Amino acid sequence: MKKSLYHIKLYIIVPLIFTGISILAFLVAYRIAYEKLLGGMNPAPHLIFWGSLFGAFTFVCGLVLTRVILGPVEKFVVEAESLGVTKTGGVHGDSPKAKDEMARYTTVFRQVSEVLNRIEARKLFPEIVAQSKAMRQVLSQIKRVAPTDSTVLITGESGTGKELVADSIHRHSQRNGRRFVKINCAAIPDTLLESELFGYEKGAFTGAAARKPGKFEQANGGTVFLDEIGDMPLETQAKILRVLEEKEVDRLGGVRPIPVDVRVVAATNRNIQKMVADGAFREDLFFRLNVFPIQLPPLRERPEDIPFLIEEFMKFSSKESTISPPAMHILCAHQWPGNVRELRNAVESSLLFGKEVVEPEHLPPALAGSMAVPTPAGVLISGEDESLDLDFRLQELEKGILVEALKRSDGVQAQAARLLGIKERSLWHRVKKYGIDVSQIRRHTRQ
Ligand SMILES: Nc1ncnc2c1ncn2[C@@H]1O[C@H](COP(=O)(O)OP(=O)(O)OP(=O)(O)O)[C@@H](O)[C@H]1O
Repeated sequence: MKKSLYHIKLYIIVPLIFTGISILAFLVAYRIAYEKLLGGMNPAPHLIFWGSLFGAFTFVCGLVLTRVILGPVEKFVVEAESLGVTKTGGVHGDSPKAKDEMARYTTVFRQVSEVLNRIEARKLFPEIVAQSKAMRQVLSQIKRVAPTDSTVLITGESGTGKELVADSIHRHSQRNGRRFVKINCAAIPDTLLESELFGYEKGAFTGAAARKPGKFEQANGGTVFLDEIGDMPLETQAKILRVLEEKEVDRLGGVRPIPVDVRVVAATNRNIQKMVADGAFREDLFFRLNVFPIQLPPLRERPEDIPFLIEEFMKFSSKESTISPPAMHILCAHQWPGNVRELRNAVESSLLFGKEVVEPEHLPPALAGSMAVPTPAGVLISGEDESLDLDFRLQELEKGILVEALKRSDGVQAQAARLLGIKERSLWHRVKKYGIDVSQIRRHTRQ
């Protein structure tokens, strides 16, 4: 409340001061002109004098006000730049500052809010590595949907983190204190799936020696995570729809429906829209589940997450190990068809084989092919640089990715920016920062 008042004041008070000064100048000028005319004198010299005086006064007022307002802003921007939080090119040299002050402020504010965003995301979601823009968008989707009771449909390739996201939705919801019950629809035979989901009464079928509550009942008050929902048989889909609509389940062999209060989060790595079009998935259930869709990008589309994921997975090791730059380069270059799960396994197995430093030969054989691939990071990370710190390596990696994107787009910056999922201006800043010679890249790619 206090904050919004301050906000209003600043926007009203500054124009009001200038309006007041202008009115004052007008009144004085009118008065002089009137008196001089009555006295038969020429009012022009007086008007010029007072006009100039008030003009100068208004100018000084404007200057003081601008200084008062922009002083702290400038101080903040300079401090942010000197801390290295932002990347505008700094306060010296050929930074874009001299050309475009407002653009510099805008860049700094955007970057600072991005950093704060990352810090907040890390605090809110410590288990999810989300350095890339695409993953940060996923985090804000989780933040938005978690407190509601909406059903969520998470899609994405295998190993992209769908279960992690489902779990996070539950943990950030009001159902947090209750159970998160997971069922993998692909892992259970069709004949058993319904009894697992909805439970059964004693004697419902041969072998049903005692009553058993299903997953929905077990999760009452909490969340049911229907993993691999694309693999669910059509008949079971109809029953899931009924649970969602009626909020009750029918145990196998039961006579009365049992009320349940569950939130459903579903996930699939299949193209569910195509399945709906092919009649392999019920359209009505798809719409009921797809209230809030979350699409997880494959790891190959967010390589900037890779070093951070590696760092995260290395924390689980009991050994104090590091990854050598050439090994890091291979890891960053790999296409990761198995996504984050594959990366996690690769890091874990490399740590088993490597000693203090994980070298390329300690990596799983599946990654060997990546060694021959010219990679963004490979252009710039060489084996001699083993003592370099992570920040430096990450900068090198960023530079490498930029070069690669520019190569793939024949040096056309707009196209490279689109490939990288950043604004053209942002690419321009980075190209400047790293001193990348775009014209040379263009010449090379056209040869
Ligand atoms: N952004 C991430 N940050 C940290 N760990 C992650 C991230 N994404 C995935 N993981 C890890 O990768 C592994 C696979 O994730 P998860 O099981 O959630 O994937 P999935 O998409 O559900 O896979 P599947 O489709 O095969 O069920 C897990 O160990 C998980 O903790």
